[in-house]
Amino acid sequence: MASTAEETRGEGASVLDLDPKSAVAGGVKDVYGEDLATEEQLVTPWTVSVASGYSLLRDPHHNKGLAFTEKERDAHYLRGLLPPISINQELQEKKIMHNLRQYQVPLQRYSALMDLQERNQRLFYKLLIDNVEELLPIVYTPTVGEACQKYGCIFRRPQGLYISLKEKGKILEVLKNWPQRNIQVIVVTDGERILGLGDLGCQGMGIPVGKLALYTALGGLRPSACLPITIDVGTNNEELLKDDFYIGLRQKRATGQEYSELLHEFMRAVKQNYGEKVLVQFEDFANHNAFELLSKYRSTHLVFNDDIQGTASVVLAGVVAALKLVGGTLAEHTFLFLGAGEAGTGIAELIALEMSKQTQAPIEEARKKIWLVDSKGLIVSTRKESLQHFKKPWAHEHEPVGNLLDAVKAIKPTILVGSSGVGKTFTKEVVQAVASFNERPIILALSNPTSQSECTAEEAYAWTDGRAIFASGSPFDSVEYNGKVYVPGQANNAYIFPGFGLGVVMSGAIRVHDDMLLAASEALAQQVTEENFQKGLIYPPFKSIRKISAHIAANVADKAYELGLASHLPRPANLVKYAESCMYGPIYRTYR
Ligand SMILES: O=C([O-])CC(=O)C(=O)O
Ligand SMILES: [Mg+2]
Repeated sequence: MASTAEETRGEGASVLDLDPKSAVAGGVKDVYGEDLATEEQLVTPWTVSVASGYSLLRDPHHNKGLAFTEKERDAHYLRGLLPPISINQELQEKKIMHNLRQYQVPLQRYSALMDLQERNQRLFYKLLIDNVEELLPIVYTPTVGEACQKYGCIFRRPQGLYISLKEKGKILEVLKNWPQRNIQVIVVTDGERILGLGDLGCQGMGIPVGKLALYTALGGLRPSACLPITIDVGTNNEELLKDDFYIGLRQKRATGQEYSELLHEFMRAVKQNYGEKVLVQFEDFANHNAFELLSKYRSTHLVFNDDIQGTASVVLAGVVAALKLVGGTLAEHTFLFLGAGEAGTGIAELIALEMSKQTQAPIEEARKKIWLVDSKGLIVSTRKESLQHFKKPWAHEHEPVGNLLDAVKAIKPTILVGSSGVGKTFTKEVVQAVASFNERPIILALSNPTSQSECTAEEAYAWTDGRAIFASGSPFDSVEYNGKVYVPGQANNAYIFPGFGLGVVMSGAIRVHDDMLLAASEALAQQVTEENFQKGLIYPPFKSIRKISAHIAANVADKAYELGLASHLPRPANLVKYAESCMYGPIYRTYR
Protein backbone atom coordinates (compact mmCIF):
# COMPACT_ATOMS: atom_id res chain seq x y z
CA MET A 1 0.00 0.00 0.00
CA ALA A 2 1.05 3.60 -0.51
CA SER A 3 2.98 4.89 2.42
CA THR A 4 2.08 8.39 3.54
CA ALA A 5 5.62 9.39 4.30
CA GLU A 6 6.83 8.47 0.83
CA GLU A 7 3.84 10.09 -0.79
CA THR A 8 4.42 13.33 1.04
CA ARG A 9 8.10 13.32 0.19
CA GLY A 10 7.34 12.65 -3.45
CA GLU A 11 5.07 15.63 -3.70
CA GLY A 12 7.27 17.74 -1.53
CA ALA A 13 9.17 19.47 -4.34
CA SER A 14 7.06 22.47 -3.43
CA VAL A 15 4.05 23.21 -1.30
CA LEU A 16 2.00 23.15 -4.46
CA ASP A 17 2.49 20.61 -7.15
CA LEU A 18 4.55 22.20 -9.84
CA ASP A 19 4.38 21.69 -13.48
CA PRO A 20 7.95 20.62 -14.36
CA LYS A 21 8.17 22.56 -17.61
CA SER A 22 7.05 25.91 -16.31
CA ALA A 23 9.06 25.41 -13.15
CA VAL A 24 12.25 24.92 -15.07
CA ALA A 25 11.51 27.55 -17.70
CA GLY A 26 10.38 30.14 -15.17
CA GLY A 27 13.38 29.77 -12.87
CA VAL A 28 11.07 30.76 -10.04
CA LYS A 29 11.24 29.90 -6.40
CA ASP A 30 8.70 27.78 -4.63
CA VAL A 31 6.42 29.07 -1.92
CA TYR A 32 9.05 28.34 0.69
CA GLY A 33 11.40 30.59 -1.24
CA GLU A 34 13.58 27.68 -2.29
CA ASP A 35 14.77 27.03 -5.82
CA LEU A 36 12.52 24.67 -7.63
CA ALA A 37 13.61 21.17 -8.41
CA THR A 38 14.96 20.48 -11.85
CA GLU A 39 12.86 18.57 -14.34
CA GLU A 40 14.95 15.50 -13.73
CA GLN A 41 14.29 15.59 -10.02
CA LEU A 42 10.59 15.92 -10.70
CA VAL A 43 10.50 12.63 -12.56
CA THR A 44 9.25 10.80 -9.52
CA PRO A 45 12.02 8.79 -7.90
CA TRP A 46 9.76 7.48 -5.16
CA THR A 47 7.23 5.26 -6.85
CA VAL A 48 9.21 2.10 -6.25
CA SER A 49 9.00 2.56 -2.52
CA VAL A 50 5.41 3.81 -2.60
CA ALA A 51 3.62 0.99 -4.29
CA SER A 52 4.40 -1.57 -6.90
CA GLY A 53 2.77 -4.38 -8.78
CA TYR A 54 -0.78 -5.19 -7.82
CA SER A 55 -1.03 -2.45 -5.21
CA LEU A 56 0.28 0.16 -7.67
CA LEU A 57 -2.66 -0.61 -9.96
CA ARG A 58 -5.00 -0.06 -7.03
CA ASP A 59 -3.41 3.16 -5.85
CA PRO A 60 -5.40 5.99 -7.46
CA HIS A 61 -2.62 8.53 -6.94
CA HIS A 62 -0.16 6.60 -9.06
CA ASN A 63 -2.15 4.19 -11.17
CA LYS A 64 -1.98 4.80 -14.93
CA GLY A 65 -3.91 1.71 -16.02
CA LEU A 66 -3.16 0.72 -19.58
CA ALA A 67 -0.83 3.68 -19.95
CA PHE A 68 2.02 2.00 -18.06
CA THR A 69 4.85 1.64 -20.55
CA GLU A 70 6.77 -1.56 -21.21
CA LYS A 71 9.68 -0.23 -19.18
CA GLU A 72 7.46 0.70 -16.25
CA ARG A 73 5.77 -2.67 -16.33
CA ASP A 74 9.15 -4.33 -15.99
CA ALA A 75 10.44 -2.00 -13.32
CA HIS A 76 7.32 -2.07 -11.15
CA TYR A 77 6.30 -5.73 -11.19
CA LEU A 78 3.33 -5.15 -13.46
CA ARG A 79 4.06 -7.86 -16.06
CA GLY A 80 1.02 -9.98 -16.60
CA LEU A 81 -1.18 -7.81 -14.42
CA LEU A 82 -2.26 -5.79 -17.45
CA PRO A 83 -3.29 -6.84 -20.93
CA PRO A 84 -0.35 -6.58 -23.36
CA ILE A 85 -1.39 -3.37 -25.09
CA SER A 86 -0.12 -0.01 -23.86
CA ILE A 87 -2.03 3.18 -24.73
CA ASN A 88 -1.43 6.85 -23.96
CA GLN A 89 -3.39 9.17 -21.68
CA GLU A 90 -5.10 10.89 -24.62
CA LEU A 91 -6.56 7.64 -25.86
CA GLN A 92 -7.67 6.73 -22.34
CA GLU A 93 -9.35 10.10 -22.11
CA LYS A 94 -11.09 9.63 -25.44
CA LYS A 95 -12.35 6.22 -24.37
CA ILE A 96 -13.75 7.42 -21.04
CA MET A 97 -15.50 10.39 -22.65
CA HIS A 98 -16.97 8.03 -25.22
CA ASN A 99 -18.23 5.75 -22.45
CA LEU A 100 -19.60 8.61 -20.35
CA ARG A 101 -21.60 9.94 -23.28
CA GLN A 102 -23.34 6.57 -23.60
CA TYR A 103 -25.06 7.15 -20.25
CA GLN A 104 -28.33 9.00 -20.59
CA VAL A 105 -28.86 9.41 -16.85
CA PRO A 106 -26.69 12.14 -15.27
CA LEU A 107 -26.33 10.18 -12.02
CA GLN A 108 -24.75 7.30 -13.94
CA ARG A 109 -22.19 9.72 -15.33
CA TYR A 110 -21.59 11.01 -11.82
CA SER A 111 -20.96 7.50 -10.48
CA ALA A 112 -18.67 6.67 -13.38
CA LEU A 113 -16.64 9.81 -12.73
CA MET A 114 -16.39 9.14 -9.01
CA ASP A 115 -15.22 5.60 -9.80
CA LEU A 116 -12.56 7.04 -12.08
CA GLN A 117 -11.41 9.42 -9.35
CA GLU A 118 -11.03 6.42 -7.04
CA ARG A 119 -9.17 4.43 -9.68
CA ASN A 120 -6.93 6.83 -11.56
CA GLN A 121 -6.72 10.34 -10.19
CA ARG A 122 -4.62 11.93 -12.90
CA LEU A 123 -6.89 10.67 -15.64
CA PHE A 124 -9.91 11.97 -13.72
CA TYR A 125 -8.41 15.45 -13.47
CA LYS A 126 -7.21 15.46 -17.07
CA LEU A 127 -10.73 14.63 -18.15
CA LEU A 128 -12.24 17.32 -15.96
CA ILE A 129 -9.76 19.99 -17.07
CA ASP A 130 -10.02 19.21 -20.78
CA ASN A 131 -13.83 18.86 -20.79
CA VAL A 132 -14.75 21.31 -18.07
CA GLU A 133 -17.90 22.71 -19.67
CA GLU A 134 -19.31 19.24 -20.34
CA LEU A 135 -18.37 17.68 -17.00
CA LEU A 136 -18.97 20.54 -14.57
CA PRO A 137 -22.74 19.88 -14.52
CA ILE A 138 -21.96 16.29 -13.51
CA VAL A 139 -19.39 16.60 -10.74
CA TYR A 140 -20.99 19.85 -9.62
CA THR A 141 -24.41 21.51 -9.75
CA PRO A 142 -26.96 20.24 -10.72
CA THR A 143 -26.06 16.53 -10.64
CA VAL A 144 -24.09 16.66 -7.40
CA GLY A 145 -27.34 17.76 -5.73
CA GLU A 146 -29.14 14.64 -6.86
CA ALA A 147 -26.11 12.59 -5.86
CA CYS A 148 -26.35 13.97 -2.31
CA GLN A 149 -30.05 13.18 -2.15
CA LYS A 150 -29.29 9.58 -3.12
CA TYR A 151 -25.83 9.36 -1.58
CA GLY A 152 -26.65 6.41 0.69
CA CYS A 153 -28.00 4.46 -2.21
CA ILE A 154 -25.13 5.10 -4.61
CA PHE A 155 -22.46 4.87 -1.88
CA ARG A 156 -19.59 2.59 -2.88
CA ARG A 157 -16.31 3.65 -1.34
CA PRO A 158 -16.05 6.38 1.28
CA GLN A 159 -14.63 9.71 0.17
CA GLY A 160 -13.45 12.37 2.61
CA LEU A 161 -13.54 12.37 6.38
CA TYR A 162 -16.65 11.89 8.52
CA ILE A 163 -16.70 13.53 11.93
CA SER A 164 -19.85 12.77 13.87
CA LEU A 165 -21.01 13.40 17.41
CA LYS A 166 -19.55 9.98 18.20
CA GLU A 167 -16.09 11.42 17.60
CA LYS A 168 -16.48 14.17 20.19
CA GLY A 169 -13.27 14.38 22.20
CA LYS A 170 -11.38 12.45 19.51
CA ILE A 171 -11.39 14.79 16.52
CA LEU A 172 -7.63 15.24 16.48
CA GLU A 173 -7.22 11.46 16.31
CA VAL A 174 -9.73 11.30 13.48
CA LEU A 175 -7.77 13.91 11.50
CA LYS A 176 -4.67 11.80 11.97
CA ASN A 177 -6.41 8.84 10.35
CA TRP A 178 -6.45 10.71 7.05
CA PRO A 179 -3.56 9.43 4.93
CA GLN A 180 -2.29 12.82 3.72
CA ARG A 181 -0.64 15.29 6.04
CA ASN A 182 0.19 18.33 3.92
CA ILE A 183 -3.37 19.60 3.73
CA GLN A 184 -3.85 23.10 2.32
CA VAL A 185 -7.61 23.33 1.84
CA ILE A 186 -10.48 21.78 3.77
CA VAL A 187 -14.06 22.10 2.57
CA VAL A 188 -16.41 21.30 5.42
CA THR A 189 -20.19 21.03 5.62
CA ASP A 190 -22.67 19.94 8.24
CA GLY A 191 -25.17 19.18 5.49
CA GLU A 192 -27.95 21.37 6.87
CA ARG A 193 -28.51 23.45 3.72
CA ILE A 194 -27.24 21.56 0.70
CA LEU A 195 -27.67 23.88 -2.30
CA GLY A 196 -31.37 24.76 -2.33
CA LEU A 197 -32.28 21.19 -1.37
CA GLY A 198 -32.35 21.63 2.39
CA ASP A 199 -31.08 19.34 5.14
CA LEU A 200 -29.39 16.27 3.68
CA GLY A 201 -27.43 15.47 6.83
CA CYS A 202 -24.39 13.29 6.38
CA GLN A 203 -25.17 12.84 2.68
CA GLY A 204 -24.00 16.39 2.10
CA MET A 205 -20.52 14.84 1.67
CA GLY A 206 -20.98 15.06 -2.09
CA ILE A 207 -20.58 18.83 -1.83
CA PRO A 208 -17.11 19.03 -0.21
CA VAL A 209 -15.96 16.24 -2.52
CA GLY A 210 -17.25 18.11 -5.59
CA LYS A 211 -15.94 21.51 -4.48
CA LEU A 212 -12.48 20.08 -3.90
CA ALA A 213 -12.44 18.34 -7.26
CA LEU A 214 -12.91 21.85 -8.63
CA TYR A 215 -10.16 23.23 -6.42
CA THR A 216 -7.81 20.91 -8.25
CA ALA A 217 -9.24 21.01 -11.77
CA LEU A 218 -10.07 24.71 -11.88
CA GLY A 219 -7.60 26.16 -9.41
CA GLY A 220 -4.66 23.78 -9.61
CA LEU A 221 -4.45 22.78 -5.94
CA ARG A 222 -2.87 19.35 -5.48
CA PRO A 223 -5.50 16.64 -4.94
CA SER A 224 -3.60 15.29 -1.94
CA ALA A 225 -3.63 18.76 -0.36
CA CYS A 226 -7.43 18.84 -0.38
CA LEU A 227 -9.56 17.36 2.39
CA PRO A 228 -13.37 17.04 2.21
CA ILE A 229 -15.06 16.82 5.63
CA THR A 230 -18.63 16.27 6.74
CA ILE A 231 -19.61 16.99 10.29
CA ASP A 232 -22.58 14.84 11.26
CA VAL A 233 -24.63 16.22 14.10
CA GLY A 234 -27.79 14.44 12.94
CA THR A 235 -30.48 15.56 10.52
CA ASN A 236 -33.99 16.93 10.78
CA ASN A 237 -34.87 15.41 7.43
CA GLU A 238 -37.60 12.91 8.37
CA GLU A 239 -37.36 11.07 5.07
CA LEU A 240 -33.66 10.41 5.53
CA LEU A 241 -34.16 9.35 9.13
CA LYS A 242 -36.58 6.71 7.87
CA ASP A 243 -34.43 5.71 4.89
CA ASP A 244 -32.78 2.29 5.32
CA PHE A 245 -29.89 3.39 3.14
CA TYR A 246 -29.15 6.64 5.01
CA ILE A 247 -25.46 6.77 5.99
CA GLY A 248 -25.58 9.29 8.84
CA LEU A 249 -26.46 9.38 12.53
CA ARG A 250 -30.10 8.53 12.98
CA GLN A 251 -31.02 11.39 15.28
CA LYS A 252 -32.30 14.95 15.23
CA ARG A 253 -29.68 17.67 14.82
CA ALA A 254 -27.67 18.66 17.85
CA THR A 255 -27.88 22.41 18.40
CA GLY A 256 -26.75 25.05 20.87
CA GLN A 257 -23.84 24.22 23.13
CA GLU A 258 -23.50 20.63 21.94
CA TYR A 259 -23.14 21.86 18.36
CA SER A 260 -20.78 24.71 19.04
CA GLU A 261 -18.54 22.56 21.25
CA LEU A 262 -18.12 19.99 18.49
CA LEU A 263 -17.37 22.69 15.93
CA HIS A 264 -14.93 24.35 18.30
CA GLU A 265 -13.10 21.10 18.90
CA PHE A 266 -12.94 20.66 15.14
CA MET A 267 -11.50 24.12 14.51
CA ARG A 268 -8.90 23.67 17.24
CA ALA A 269 -7.92 20.22 15.98
CA VAL A 270 -7.51 21.53 12.44
CA LYS A 271 -5.14 24.24 13.58
CA GLN A 272 -3.24 21.87 15.84
CA ASN A 273 -2.84 19.23 13.15
CA TYR A 274 -2.26 21.37 10.07
CA GLY A 275 -1.07 24.71 11.43
CA GLU A 276 -2.18 28.29 10.69
CA LYS A 277 -2.12 28.13 6.94
CA VAL A 278 -4.78 25.58 6.12
CA LEU A 279 -7.76 27.25 4.47
CA VAL A 280 -11.09 26.08 5.92
CA GLN A 281 -13.98 26.66 3.54
CA PHE A 282 -17.40 26.48 5.18
CA GLU A 283 -19.97 25.17 2.75
CA ASP A 284 -23.73 24.78 2.84
CA PHE A 285 -24.30 25.37 6.53
CA ALA A 286 -27.70 26.74 7.49
CA ASN A 287 -27.84 30.54 7.77
CA HIS A 288 -27.59 30.92 11.55
CA ASN A 289 -24.55 28.65 11.86
CA ALA A 290 -22.88 29.99 8.72
CA PHE A 291 -22.86 33.58 9.97
CA GLU A 292 -21.93 32.59 13.49
CA LEU A 293 -19.02 30.35 12.48
CA LEU A 294 -17.62 32.97 10.13
CA SER A 295 -17.73 35.76 12.65
CA LYS A 296 -16.42 33.54 15.44
CA TYR A 297 -13.38 32.22 13.57
CA ARG A 298 -12.47 34.84 10.99
CA SER A 299 -10.05 36.65 13.28
CA THR A 300 -8.33 33.53 14.65
CA HIS A 301 -8.36 31.07 11.73
CA LEU A 302 -7.95 31.11 7.97
CA VAL A 303 -11.63 30.68 7.10
CA PHE A 304 -13.78 31.45 4.11
CA ASN A 305 -17.52 30.93 3.68
CA ASP A 306 -18.18 30.10 0.07
CA ASP A 307 -21.92 30.76 0.21
CA ILE A 308 -21.54 34.18 1.83
CA GLN A 309 -18.20 35.39 0.48
CA GLY A 310 -17.54 33.32 -2.65
CA THR A 311 -21.02 33.91 -4.03
CA ALA A 312 -20.72 37.61 -3.19
CA SER A 313 -17.47 37.91 -5.06
CA VAL A 314 -18.76 36.18 -8.19
CA VAL A 315 -21.97 38.20 -8.30
CA LEU A 316 -20.17 41.50 -7.80
CA ALA A 317 -17.91 40.58 -10.73
CA GLY A 318 -20.94 39.82 -12.93
CA VAL A 319 -22.64 43.06 -11.95
CA VAL A 320 -19.51 45.13 -12.62
CA ALA A 321 -19.20 43.45 -16.03
CA ALA A 322 -22.90 43.97 -16.74
CA LEU A 323 -22.55 47.69 -16.13
CA LYS A 324 -20.32 47.82 -19.20
CA LEU A 325 -23.38 46.70 -21.16
CA VAL A 326 -26.01 48.84 -19.48
CA GLY A 327 -23.98 51.82 -18.32
CA GLY A 328 -23.97 53.65 -15.00
CA THR A 329 -21.97 53.17 -11.83
CA LEU A 330 -22.84 50.74 -9.04
CA ALA A 331 -24.27 53.58 -6.99
CA GLU A 332 -26.54 54.60 -9.87
CA HIS A 333 -28.25 51.22 -9.82
CA THR A 334 -30.95 49.86 -7.56
CA PHE A 335 -30.78 46.28 -6.36
CA LEU A 336 -33.60 44.05 -5.22
CA PHE A 337 -32.90 40.63 -3.75
CA LEU A 338 -35.28 37.78 -3.17
CA GLY A 339 -33.63 35.90 -0.32
CA ALA A 340 -31.95 37.42 2.70
CA GLY A 341 -29.78 34.53 3.86
CA GLU A 342 -26.10 33.79 3.35
CA ALA A 343 -25.97 34.51 -0.38
CA GLY A 344 -28.38 37.47 -0.37
CA THR A 345 -26.88 39.41 2.51
CA GLY A 346 -23.33 38.38 1.59
CA ILE A 347 -23.69 39.71 -1.95
CA ALA A 348 -25.52 42.83 -0.78
CA GLU A 349 -22.78 43.65 1.71
CA LEU A 350 -19.93 43.19 -0.77
CA ILE A 351 -21.71 45.32 -3.36
CA ALA A 352 -22.28 48.00 -0.71
CA LEU A 353 -18.60 47.81 0.28
CA GLU A 354 -17.45 48.30 -3.31
CA MET A 355 -20.00 51.07 -3.83
CA SER A 356 -18.81 52.93 -0.77
CA LYS A 357 -15.19 52.59 -1.89
CA GLN A 358 -16.14 54.05 -5.27
CA THR A 359 -18.22 56.93 -3.93
CA GLN A 360 -16.29 57.49 -0.71
CA ALA A 361 -19.67 57.53 1.02
CA PRO A 362 -20.22 55.64 4.28
CA ILE A 363 -21.30 52.04 3.81
CA GLU A 364 -24.65 52.82 5.50
CA GLU A 365 -25.42 55.18 2.60
CA ALA A 366 -24.42 52.58 0.02
CA ARG A 367 -26.68 49.98 1.64
CA LYS A 368 -29.69 52.19 0.97
CA LYS A 369 -29.47 51.35 -2.74
CA ILE A 370 -30.00 47.68 -1.93
CA TRP A 371 -33.31 46.14 -0.88
CA LEU A 372 -34.02 42.63 0.30
CA VAL A 373 -37.19 40.58 0.30
CA ASP A 374 -37.55 37.54 2.53
CA SER A 375 -40.44 35.13 3.10
CA LYS A 376 -42.38 37.87 4.90
CA GLY A 377 -41.97 40.53 2.21
CA LEU A 378 -39.76 43.58 1.84
CA ILE A 379 -37.40 44.03 4.77
CA VAL A 380 -38.26 47.41 6.25
CA SER A 381 -37.38 49.30 9.41
CA THR A 382 -40.71 48.72 11.11
CA ARG A 383 -39.83 45.01 11.19
CA LYS A 384 -36.40 45.61 12.73
CA GLU A 385 -37.14 44.15 16.15
CA SER A 386 -38.10 40.71 14.89
CA LEU A 387 -35.29 40.47 12.32
CA GLN A 388 -32.27 38.15 12.54
CA HIS A 389 -29.11 40.19 13.06
CA PHE A 390 -27.77 39.65 9.52
CA LYS A 391 -30.90 41.20 8.03
CA LYS A 392 -30.93 44.31 10.19
CA PRO A 393 -28.57 46.44 8.03
CA TRP A 394 -31.08 46.07 5.21
CA ALA A 395 -34.15 47.29 7.08
CA HIS A 396 -34.67 50.61 5.30
CA GLU A 397 -37.44 53.16 5.71
CA HIS A 398 -40.42 52.04 3.68
CA GLU A 399 -43.99 51.07 4.22
CA PRO A 400 -44.50 47.30 4.49
CA VAL A 401 -44.71 45.39 1.18
CA GLY A 402 -45.88 41.81 1.38
CA ASN A 403 -44.54 40.09 -1.74
CA LEU A 404 -41.89 40.20 -4.45
CA LEU A 405 -44.12 41.53 -7.23
CA ASP A 406 -45.28 44.47 -5.14
CA ALA A 407 -41.70 45.07 -3.99
CA VAL A 408 -40.54 45.21 -7.62
CA LYS A 409 -43.24 47.76 -8.41
CA ALA A 410 -42.38 49.83 -5.35
CA ILE A 411 -38.57 49.74 -5.55
CA LYS A 412 -38.16 49.65 -9.37
CA PRO A 413 -34.86 47.75 -9.31
CA THR A 414 -32.46 47.80 -12.24
CA ILE A 415 -30.95 44.56 -11.00
CA LEU A 416 -33.00 41.63 -9.66
CA VAL A 417 -31.20 38.89 -7.75
CA GLY A 418 -32.68 35.57 -6.62
CA SER A 419 -30.89 33.90 -3.72
CA SER A 420 -33.57 32.26 -1.60
CA GLY A 421 -33.01 28.66 -2.69
CA VAL A 422 -36.65 28.45 -3.76
CA GLY A 423 -37.42 27.74 -7.40
CA LYS A 424 -39.86 29.37 -9.84
CA THR A 425 -40.24 32.56 -7.81
CA PHE A 426 -39.41 34.92 -10.69
CA THR A 427 -42.80 34.63 -12.31
CA LYS A 428 -43.75 36.15 -15.65
CA GLU A 429 -45.36 39.09 -13.82
CA VAL A 430 -42.23 39.74 -11.76
CA VAL A 431 -39.85 39.55 -14.72
CA GLN A 432 -42.10 41.68 -16.93
CA ALA A 433 -42.48 44.26 -14.21
CA VAL A 434 -38.67 44.60 -13.99
CA ALA A 435 -38.49 44.74 -17.79
CA SER A 436 -41.14 47.47 -17.92
CA PHE A 437 -38.81 50.10 -16.50
CA ASN A 438 -35.43 48.84 -17.75
CA GLU A 439 -34.17 48.77 -21.30
CA ARG A 440 -31.87 45.90 -20.33
CA PRO A 441 -32.97 44.32 -17.05
CA ILE A 442 -30.25 42.40 -15.22
CA ILE A 443 -31.72 39.19 -13.84
CA LEU A 444 -29.66 36.83 -11.74
CA ALA A 445 -31.36 33.57 -10.75
CA LEU A 446 -28.77 32.18 -8.40
CA SER A 447 -30.47 29.34 -6.56
CA ASN A 448 -29.19 25.80 -7.08
CA PRO A 449 -29.59 23.21 -8.43
CA THR A 450 -31.55 23.82 -11.65
CA SER A 451 -34.84 22.72 -10.05
CA GLN A 452 -34.50 25.61 -7.57
CA SER A 453 -33.66 28.27 -10.15
CA GLU A 454 -35.90 31.34 -9.81
CA CYS A 455 -36.67 31.13 -13.53
CA THR A 456 -35.16 29.46 -16.55
CA ALA A 457 -32.97 31.17 -19.13
CA GLU A 458 -35.68 30.63 -21.70
CA GLU A 459 -38.27 32.34 -19.52
CA ALA A 460 -35.98 35.29 -18.80
CA TYR A 461 -35.39 35.93 -22.52
CA ALA A 462 -38.95 35.21 -23.65
CA TRP A 463 -40.59 37.37 -20.97
CA THR A 464 -38.34 40.35 -21.75
CA ASP A 465 -38.37 40.07 -25.55
CA GLY A 466 -34.70 39.10 -25.42
CA ARG A 467 -33.70 42.22 -23.51
CA ALA A 468 -32.60 40.52 -20.27
CA ILE A 469 -29.00 40.14 -19.23
CA PHE A 470 -29.36 36.81 -17.51
CA ALA A 471 -27.12 34.57 -15.44
CA SER A 472 -27.99 31.67 -13.18
CA GLY A 473 -26.30 29.63 -10.44
CA SER A 474 -26.75 26.34 -12.28
CA PRO A 475 -26.06 26.05 -15.99
CA PHE A 476 -28.65 26.53 -18.71
CA ASP A 477 -28.16 25.76 -22.38
CA SER A 478 -28.23 28.51 -24.97
CA VAL A 479 -31.68 29.65 -25.97
CA GLU A 480 -32.99 30.46 -29.42
CA TYR A 481 -35.60 33.17 -29.29
CA ASN A 482 -37.05 34.91 -32.35
CA GLY A 483 -34.23 33.54 -34.50
CA LYS A 484 -31.47 34.85 -32.24
CA VAL A 485 -29.26 32.74 -29.98
CA TYR A 486 -28.84 33.89 -26.37
CA VAL A 487 -26.07 32.47 -24.19
CA PRO A 488 -26.80 32.63 -20.46
CA GLY A 489 -23.95 33.06 -18.00
CA GLN A 490 -23.36 30.94 -14.91
CA ALA A 491 -23.07 33.10 -11.80
CA ASN A 492 -21.62 30.38 -9.61
CA ASN A 493 -18.98 30.66 -6.91
CA ALA A 494 -17.00 28.01 -8.83
CA TYR A 495 -15.50 30.95 -10.72
CA ILE A 496 -14.06 32.33 -7.53
CA PHE A 497 -13.17 29.81 -4.84
CA PRO A 498 -10.56 27.76 -6.77
CA GLY A 499 -8.52 30.82 -7.77
CA PHE A 500 -9.16 32.48 -4.45
CA GLY A 501 -7.83 29.43 -2.61
CA LEU A 502 -4.80 29.25 -4.87
CA GLY A 503 -4.02 32.90 -4.12
CA VAL A 504 -4.36 32.32 -0.39
CA VAL A 505 -2.20 29.19 -0.41
CA MET A 506 0.53 30.49 -2.68
CA SER A 507 0.96 33.70 -0.68
CA GLY A 508 0.74 31.86 2.63
CA ALA A 509 -2.04 34.22 3.72
CA ILE A 510 -3.01 33.71 7.32
CA ARG A 511 -6.40 35.44 7.26
CA VAL A 512 -9.09 36.26 4.73
CA HIS A 513 -9.82 39.96 4.43
CA ASP A 514 -12.84 41.42 2.60
CA ASP A 515 -10.49 43.34 0.31
CA MET A 516 -9.20 39.97 -0.93
CA LEU A 517 -12.76 39.13 -2.01
CA LEU A 518 -12.97 42.45 -3.84
CA ALA A 519 -9.62 41.65 -5.48
CA ALA A 520 -10.94 38.27 -6.65
CA SER A 521 -14.05 39.89 -7.99
CA GLU A 522 -12.13 42.57 -9.85
CA ALA A 523 -9.86 39.97 -11.46
CA LEU A 524 -12.85 37.93 -12.64
CA ALA A 525 -14.63 40.96 -14.11
CA GLN A 526 -11.45 41.87 -15.99
CA GLN A 527 -11.44 38.46 -17.66
CA VAL A 528 -14.65 39.19 -19.58
CA THR A 529 -13.58 39.95 -23.14
CA GLU A 530 -15.08 42.20 -25.78
CA GLU A 531 -16.16 39.06 -27.60
CA ASN A 532 -17.97 37.82 -24.47
CA PHE A 533 -19.73 41.17 -24.10
CA GLN A 534 -20.89 41.07 -27.69
CA LYS A 535 -22.67 37.81 -26.90
CA GLY A 536 -24.29 39.47 -23.89
CA LEU A 537 -22.11 37.46 -21.49
CA ILE A 538 -21.10 38.90 -18.15
CA TYR A 539 -18.81 35.99 -17.24
CA PRO A 540 -16.01 34.51 -19.31
CA PRO A 541 -16.58 30.93 -20.46
CA PHE A 542 -15.53 28.15 -18.08
CA LYS A 543 -13.25 26.65 -20.69
CA SER A 544 -10.60 29.26 -19.85
CA ILE A 545 -11.04 28.81 -16.10
CA ARG A 546 -7.42 27.83 -15.35
CA LYS A 547 -6.22 31.10 -16.83
CA ILE A 548 -8.98 32.98 -15.02
CA SER A 549 -8.05 31.27 -11.75
CA ALA A 550 -4.40 32.25 -12.17
CA HIS A 551 -5.45 35.90 -12.54
CA ILE A 552 -7.77 35.69 -9.54
CA ALA A 553 -5.04 33.99 -7.49
CA ALA A 554 -2.54 36.68 -8.46
CA ASN A 555 -4.88 39.54 -7.51
CA VAL A 556 -5.82 37.88 -4.22
CA ALA A 557 -2.18 37.18 -3.36
CA ASP A 558 -1.22 40.72 -4.32
CA LYS A 559 -3.83 42.06 -1.91
CA ALA A 560 -2.66 39.68 0.83
CA TYR A 561 0.91 40.99 0.43
CA GLU A 562 -0.33 44.58 0.43
CA LEU A 563 -2.30 44.00 3.63
CA GLY A 564 0.64 42.32 5.32
CA LEU A 565 -1.26 39.04 5.59
CA ALA A 566 1.02 36.98 3.34
CA SER A 567 3.66 34.86 5.03
CA HIS A 568 5.51 33.52 1.98
CA LEU A 569 8.27 36.01 1.40
CA PRO A 570 9.65 37.50 -0.70
CA ARG A 571 6.70 38.34 -2.89
CA PRO A 572 7.19 36.83 -6.36
CA ALA A 573 7.59 39.59 -8.94
CA ASN A 574 5.14 38.22 -11.45
CA LEU A 575 2.23 36.76 -9.53
CA VAL A 576 0.23 35.54 -12.53
CA LYS A 577 3.21 33.59 -13.84
CA TYR A 578 3.92 32.32 -10.37
CA ALA A 579 0.30 31.18 -9.92
CA GLU A 580 0.48 29.33 -13.23
CA SER A 581 3.75 27.70 -12.28
CA CYS A 582 2.22 26.46 -9.02
CA MET A 583 -0.77 24.77 -10.61
CA TYR A 584 -1.12 21.01 -10.47
CA GLY A 585 -1.07 19.38 -13.89
CA PRO A 586 -2.69 16.00 -14.50
CA ILE A 587 -0.23 14.67 -17.08
CA TYR A 588 1.17 11.29 -16.08
CA ARG A 589 4.63 11.20 -14.61
CA THR A 590 7.25 8.82 -15.84
CA TYR A 591 8.21 6.22 -13.26
CA ARG A 592 11.77 5.04 -13.29
O1 LIG B 1 -22.56 24.66 -5.07
C1 LIG B 1 -22.97 25.53 -5.88
O2 LIG B 1 -23.28 25.29 -7.04
C2 LIG B 1 -23.04 26.96 -5.41
C3 LIG B 1 -23.22 27.01 -3.97
O3 LIG B 1 -22.28 27.13 -3.21
C4 LIG B 1 -24.56 26.75 -3.42
O4 LIG B 1 -25.55 26.78 -4.14
O5 LIG B 1 -24.63 26.48 -2.21
MG1 LIG C 1 -22.68 26.23 -1.33
